[in-house]
Amino acid sequence: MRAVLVVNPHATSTTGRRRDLLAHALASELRLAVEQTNGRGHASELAARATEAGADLVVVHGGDGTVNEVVNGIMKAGTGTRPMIAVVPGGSTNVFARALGVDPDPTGATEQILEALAERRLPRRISLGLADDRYFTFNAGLGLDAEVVHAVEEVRGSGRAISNSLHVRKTLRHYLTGHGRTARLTLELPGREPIPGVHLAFVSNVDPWTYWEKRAIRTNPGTTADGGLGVFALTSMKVPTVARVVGQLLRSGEAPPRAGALIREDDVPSAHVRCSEPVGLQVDGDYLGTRSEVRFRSVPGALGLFGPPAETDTPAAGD
Ligand SMILES: Nc1ncnc2c1ncn2[C@@H]1O[C@H](COP(=O)(O)OP(=O)(O)OP(=O)(O)O)[C@@H](O)[C@H]1O
Repeated sequence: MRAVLVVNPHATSTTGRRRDLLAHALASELRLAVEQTNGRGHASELAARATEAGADLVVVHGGDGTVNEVVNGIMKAGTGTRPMIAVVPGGSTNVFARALGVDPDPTGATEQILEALAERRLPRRISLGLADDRYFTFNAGLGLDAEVVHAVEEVRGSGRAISNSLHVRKTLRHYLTGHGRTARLTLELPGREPIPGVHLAFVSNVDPWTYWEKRAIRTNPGTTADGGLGVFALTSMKVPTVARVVGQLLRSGEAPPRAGALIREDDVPSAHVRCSEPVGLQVDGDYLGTRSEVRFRSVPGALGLFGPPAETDTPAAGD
């Protein structure tokens, strides 16, 4: 099997030593080429080139941003049969990998790939989300979360470390200063009347939406990587509503969050959001700037994920 290992040396938890160990372990079973990214967008180029050259597998060692770039590179490659992907987590949160049952520990994830090779396991076909022309693996969002992603990216760009508490501070600041308080969105879902007066809209490709440390934050527990998209949108940003929904998300288990101002759908094929004025869009934690409208679509069975057994993607709440 021909494989390319794409490593982001700048992701939060990748190291040269780990890259070498991973490459050594994989090279014993695969015809492996190792590529390091040199900046934003390079992982996409490497993945597109691997696809066009007929690689069977692209192994990503990096965070969610690198996984997203690789997936977009594969999906948008000019020619070639799409290779499978495998992930060895090297980022800070690694939402996609964890949601799909990849071992969060890089050594464990490498073992999963080697086991899958030894067992000649078939890849799991997974759906992807598409936000206009950008594929996403775990979530996209318009409004408050995009503005928080943008603010956190600016901190990271200045060379400072990012943390969960920074995310909380930025979220509170944006909420309290009124960002996201104006209902600028109209949400259109298949078979429903357009819903005006929406403040923020999260669209998920998998469950959970994200993780807080080890805790899964589940906006759409009924959304799976085998099905359509999950939609989670708020028509009120009043303190009691937000406090209630955030409380439910932090306690999240199997029961989906509920509130009068909460629109929640699982397994929808598409969603269309129109904005009365441009609103920030984030895709897999990458801020893409502002948009006046976004069409979201599920792309069923788009890619093969190699490594973890299919049954391991049930996120434990608060484990
Ligand atoms: N050589 C490089 N130098 C600087 N930045 C890079 C390099 N290669 C890739 N990048 C960029 O680094 C960004 C972050 O990478 P990635 O998501 O892999 O790690 P992370 O941010 O630590 O993980 P997470 O997304 O889980 O927090 C990506 O958007 C990517 O474009």
